[in-house]
Amino acid sequence: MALDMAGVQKVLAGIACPGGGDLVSRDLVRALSVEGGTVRFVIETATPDEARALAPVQAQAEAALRAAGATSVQIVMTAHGPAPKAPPPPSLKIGGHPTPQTAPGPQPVPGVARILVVGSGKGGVGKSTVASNLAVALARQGRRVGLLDADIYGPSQARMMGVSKRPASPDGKMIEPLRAHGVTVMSMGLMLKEDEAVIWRGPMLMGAMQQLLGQVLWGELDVLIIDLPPGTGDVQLTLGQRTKLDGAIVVSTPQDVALLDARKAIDMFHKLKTPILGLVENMSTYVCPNCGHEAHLFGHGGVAAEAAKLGLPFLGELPLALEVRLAGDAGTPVAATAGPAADAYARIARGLVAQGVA
Ligand SMILES: Nc1ncnc2c1ncn2[C@@H]1O[C@H](COP(=O)(O)OP(=O)(O)OP(=O)(O)O)[C@@H](O)[C@H]1O
Repeated sequence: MALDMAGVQKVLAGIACPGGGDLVSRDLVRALSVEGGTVRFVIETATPDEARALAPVQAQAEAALRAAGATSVQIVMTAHGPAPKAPPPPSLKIGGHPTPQTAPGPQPVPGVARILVVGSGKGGVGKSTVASNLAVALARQGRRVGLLDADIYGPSQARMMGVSKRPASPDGKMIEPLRAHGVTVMSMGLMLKEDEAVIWRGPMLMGAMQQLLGQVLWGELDVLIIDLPPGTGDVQLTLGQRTKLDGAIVVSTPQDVALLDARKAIDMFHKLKTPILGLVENMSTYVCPNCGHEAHLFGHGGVAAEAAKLGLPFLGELPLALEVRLAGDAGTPVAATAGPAADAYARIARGLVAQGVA
């Protein structure tokens, strides 16, 4: 009989931990999922020392689950207490992360030359659209590009890049990302069931981000583009504190209300000491496909003016166009095609390559 949730809990309750109790009675298991023969969960420990002490338990749990019928077992160990000799955490007053800082400073991802994040203050301004199209435009210019959807609460990159296959993990530890339009793609959306709501606490978010960065076989990349969730929350803080980010691109529409929120995102990147590469104006100009009339539904030029005011580079403007939305919905970003929107993305990508940041 296939292993179900109750069966897995029973197996885990039989795994004794050093210091007494078992994995279940010690309440160490998080984010448990059982799907087909695949079992995934996080062992959440309080300190790095406890994580080290529990390493044999992780191996025992894996062996016991396989013996009980699991075909694949993916266990991630996370530790959230202070590391023994870690430097004091930077004092960040934004967001309100629920756990103490544990990492010994921002770390690079092996094999990845640069990490760029695409953020926005406000939702729905086209941040994911810009991230996927920029990734494709850079790949078309010969760069080795990865795209990580860190919008854990509303992942959309799988749809925009046209991938739906669940990533494989032949050894049960490392995850093989997918490839689309010349880009290596990974999204939490590919690891979750469709329509599954994600309600995670801060530590679990950290575990998920660690897994997406550290357990994905990204290979050698010139640039990894990370699509952040909108706003200034846990994911942004976790990433900024733990991962060496080489630059941030802030997307906004020209409206005042979007710009107001973009300022908050910019302020957050300043506090995280992430260099801001510049601002992009999305949904800028609309050209009527019938008569060629130009309209500016959300205004025009507001982002360039804001960039100038803040002393930040303006990277370019992107048209509001039906084909951008249709291409994204259909899984082939408009940057993979030919036309004015693809040209606009190619221009921004060329600028980033010329600056040596992508
Ligand atoms: N320049 C554009 N022209 C036309 N449609 C666009 C453009 N940019 C984005 N869209 C569309 O607007 C919608 C929202 O875009 P997107 O998901 O990229 O925004 P987001 O800022 O990432 O949103 P979220 O806050 O949900 O993460 C999508 O349907 C997308 O196809």
